[in-house]
Amino acid sequence: MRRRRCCWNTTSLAGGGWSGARGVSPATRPTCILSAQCRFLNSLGTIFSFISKDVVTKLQIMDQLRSGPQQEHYSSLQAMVAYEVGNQLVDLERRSRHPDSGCRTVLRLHRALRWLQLFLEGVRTSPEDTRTSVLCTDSYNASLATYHPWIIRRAVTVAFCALPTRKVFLESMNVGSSEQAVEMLDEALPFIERVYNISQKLYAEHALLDLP
Ligand SMILES: CCCCCCCC/C=C\CCCCCCCC(=O)N[C@@H](COP(=O)(O)O)[C@H](O)/C=C/CCCCCCCCCCCCC
Repeated sequence: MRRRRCCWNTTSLAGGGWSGARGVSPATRPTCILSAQCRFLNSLGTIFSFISKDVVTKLQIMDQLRSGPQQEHYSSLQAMVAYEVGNQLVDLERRSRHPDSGCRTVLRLHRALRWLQLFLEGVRTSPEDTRTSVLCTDSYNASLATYHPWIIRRAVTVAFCALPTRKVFLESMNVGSSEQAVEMLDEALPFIERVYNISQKLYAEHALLDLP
């Protein structure tokens, strides 16, 4: 059976690094993990391009930190948190002096990862005729929605109605049939969960889960 490995290589992220995509320079690895999702989002229309632009902007912030003069402090999440917190480089109460700190930027992506985990788990376990708009709305309400203002919640909830069927969505993952895509999700979801749990614990230990 043809089986392509999941491109969301989160294994070494879970181990404390950023990503383990072999043969890819460290500065571009985060972009590599998400480029497939961004392509997919762009193909869905304007609102989804807006979402993918937000992800790309955040990845660019991280790329710049990881290739800038302080790059040695951005080799892992743990190093980044220690460096930014230890040097008061994180805005704790309101976004002012450090609007693009690594900690707040990763926190936004971390919350999005929770959405992704819930959504893909829904896709993996739901019957064939389930509407992805329902899965997407449920996973969004249980994760990211808490942090978004009313206007964004409203706009994205309407946009979810345009999502393709579960079968089309699974096939667009480009790993073969929808059954093969479900198998790939079986394999990938534990890694996503592991990455999420490690970041969650780290951020909780440093009281960073509510960064403005
Ligand atoms: C650390 C590991 C990396 C994790 C990567 C997670 C990847 C998830 C991939 C894509 C999903 C969508 C990501 C949405 C990102 C939202 C980040 C965010 O909350 N940004 C808002 C706050 O940013 P700041 O202003 O504080 O800088 C920003 O306001 C964004 C607004 C639009 C967000 C709309 C979210 C909709 C989520 C659901 C996506 C549906 C995609 C459907 C595909 C089937």
